[in-house]
Amino acid sequence: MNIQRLLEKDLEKYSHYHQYGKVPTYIPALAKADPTDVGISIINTKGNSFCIGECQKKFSLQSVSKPLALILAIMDNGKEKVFSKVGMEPTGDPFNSINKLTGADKPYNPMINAGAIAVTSMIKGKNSLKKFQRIIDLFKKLSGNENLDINHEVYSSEIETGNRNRSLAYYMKDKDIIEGQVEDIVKLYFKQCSIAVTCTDIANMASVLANEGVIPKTSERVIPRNIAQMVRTLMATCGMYDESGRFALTVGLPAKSGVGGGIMAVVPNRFGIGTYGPALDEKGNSIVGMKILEELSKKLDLSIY
Ligand SMILES: NC(=O)CC[C@H](N)C(=O)O
Repeated sequence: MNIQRLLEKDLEKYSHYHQYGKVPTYIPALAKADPTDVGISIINTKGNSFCIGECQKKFSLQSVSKPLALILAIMDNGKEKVFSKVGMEPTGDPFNSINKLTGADKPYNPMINAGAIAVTSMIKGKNSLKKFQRIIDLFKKLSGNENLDINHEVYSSEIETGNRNRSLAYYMKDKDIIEGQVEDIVKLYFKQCSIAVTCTDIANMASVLANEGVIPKTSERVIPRNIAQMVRTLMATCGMYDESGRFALTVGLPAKSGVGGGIMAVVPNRFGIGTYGPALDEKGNSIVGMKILEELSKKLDLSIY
């Protein structure tokens, strides 16, 4: 099947789905996004790319950064240490929920906010600046985009309004799940969430996970194979928060969404897919992105199950 033609058709047929969702307002800078924007980008594991719609439009990574930071934390600390501080089970709760955290000895998984903050706290570096440099360097490598940078307006907006995240972090500090200064850790987490990308950047990142940790275009290994597999697995079970089960049934791919409107989806040994559509459903997932992934999965027979 001609992928470019398929993307054109899907864009035409499903971009109006934005009307069933809303741009988020709890991070005020994100409310400025145009809900009608749609972009889709696909990169195959040979490095060929296809894209349609708003492929140049930048948006913040938000939670799409969670599996990427997890890669670095596992490379830095090993999986035993990381999973002694964060679990590997889905919560069935919203991404910023505090409920399950207080009844457990660690956050349920690295794809929800509490777990992601714990993961970010484990990234190595002499100080916060060095840690952030290591994070963005990995993201640049995975995306093949040397120019990635943070969106300062989104970053400031998160600093101003991120009190739920602070409360998750203070609770984890009290329980010795995280070490170091809470404010430094949440700021580092806000920074990684504020990195501006296009759907092509996230398709490139996904293509490395699809290609077992090797960049398709350069054949450079960036992620050990077993870590790529672990991260894909957690994306499949927890990446769409309390919608991961429905997404597994309708799309059947490891994926990670973010409230900036992005979804990064991985088709093992075939494609990396990035979608952009800032109107979100009530779970915080891009409504157009999910619909388009569902259609692509059906037509190209992509489900891993
Ligand atoms: N689901 C998301 O993308 C959430 C990320 C956002 N930075 C937050 O902490 O609330």
